[in-house]
Amino acid sequence: MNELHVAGLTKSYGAAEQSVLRGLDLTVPAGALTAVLGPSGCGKTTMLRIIAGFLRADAGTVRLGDRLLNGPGVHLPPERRRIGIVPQEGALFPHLSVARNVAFGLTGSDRAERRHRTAEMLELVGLAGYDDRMPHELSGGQQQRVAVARALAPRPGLVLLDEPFNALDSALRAGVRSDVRAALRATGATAVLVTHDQQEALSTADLVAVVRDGRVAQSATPQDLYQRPADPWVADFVGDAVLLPGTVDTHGTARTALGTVPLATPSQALRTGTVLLRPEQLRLTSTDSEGAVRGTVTDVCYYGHDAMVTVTVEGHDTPVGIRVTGPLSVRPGEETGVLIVGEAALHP
Ligand SMILES: Nc1ncnc2c1ncn2[C@@H]1O[C@H](COP(=O)(O)OP(=O)(O)OP(=O)(O)O)[C@@H](O)[C@H]1O
Repeated sequence: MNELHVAGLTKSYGAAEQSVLRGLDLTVPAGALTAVLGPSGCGKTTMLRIIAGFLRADAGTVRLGDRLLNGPGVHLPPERRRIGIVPQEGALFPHLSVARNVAFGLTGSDRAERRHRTAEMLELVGLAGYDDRMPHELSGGQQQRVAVARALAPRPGLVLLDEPFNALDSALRAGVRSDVRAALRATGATAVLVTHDQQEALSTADLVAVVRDGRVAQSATPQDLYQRPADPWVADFVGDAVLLPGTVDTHGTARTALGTVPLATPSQALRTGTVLLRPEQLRLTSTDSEGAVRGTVTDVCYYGHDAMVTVTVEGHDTPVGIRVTGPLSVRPGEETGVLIVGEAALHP
């Protein structure tokens, strides 16, 4: 099995002050799908291109299993890395049929073996029988499935997916995403999915590495990342966050503009800090409910499965978002009570 281990990767384009990667460390366990999530320009594609061998790092190492791909004096060419790549928009060879696209990397195997493997891969991505179609006769989602089949066919040690669902409309995206994940699981491939879409990372990957300014700010399971973000920036980047100044009481609670909240990890060292809550930890209630603070509804965004209600409260400059499921009974301009449910994290 092939664990990917990236250590101390640095890269600048031109002058050193244009440093894009600044000592990036990333470990992807064998057989796991890790999403690399970060804002535009944080260095995700640069990292992917170095792992693939298309670009040289200034320093750092890339290992796949027991093979050193990049290191001091070592730069294995892309074709010798055993890495499959799924680019942003499939990039199928337009003049080759679906079957010939999938079989493209199967050099070294005989004709019968190539046919067998191609059929197996097309079946895996739900395109059995599409062998003779040409790429322009496929939908965007089907083209991406062929690109995944092509990447997996030569049994690569690692699959790199570079924002592969970007060009698909949102209705199609969820289906293609879960089929691609199933195909990766079925082959036991170790995979890296680069994305700037938080929902995509959380819902698709086994692990999510959040990149900020050319370094991994946090790498964790989707649930850990959402519930225990390393700092307020990660919290805000991975989902909606309500960040409030808080003062710690002696009994493991913090006082905020939204009331007093128990701390998940009572703080010994911190007397004040930033209290982190998720919008689903806030409840709208009547203004005279026990423990509730008063606020004014300023906006309501209805999404069908839930709604985001924005409320301003006294003593806090920034309006807070409250996720409401079920019937919605408030309108902008109305007074409401706001109650915190559950525990909060405190950050310096
Ligand atoms: N060939 C290049 N020459 C000079 N600068 C580059 C080059 N490629 C990328 N950059 C710069 O490096 C930074 C990181 O780019 P990169 O494409 O790795 O980011 P990214 O996180 O993948 O962004 P996005 O999500 O927008 O694709 C950007 O500021 C970009 O302008």
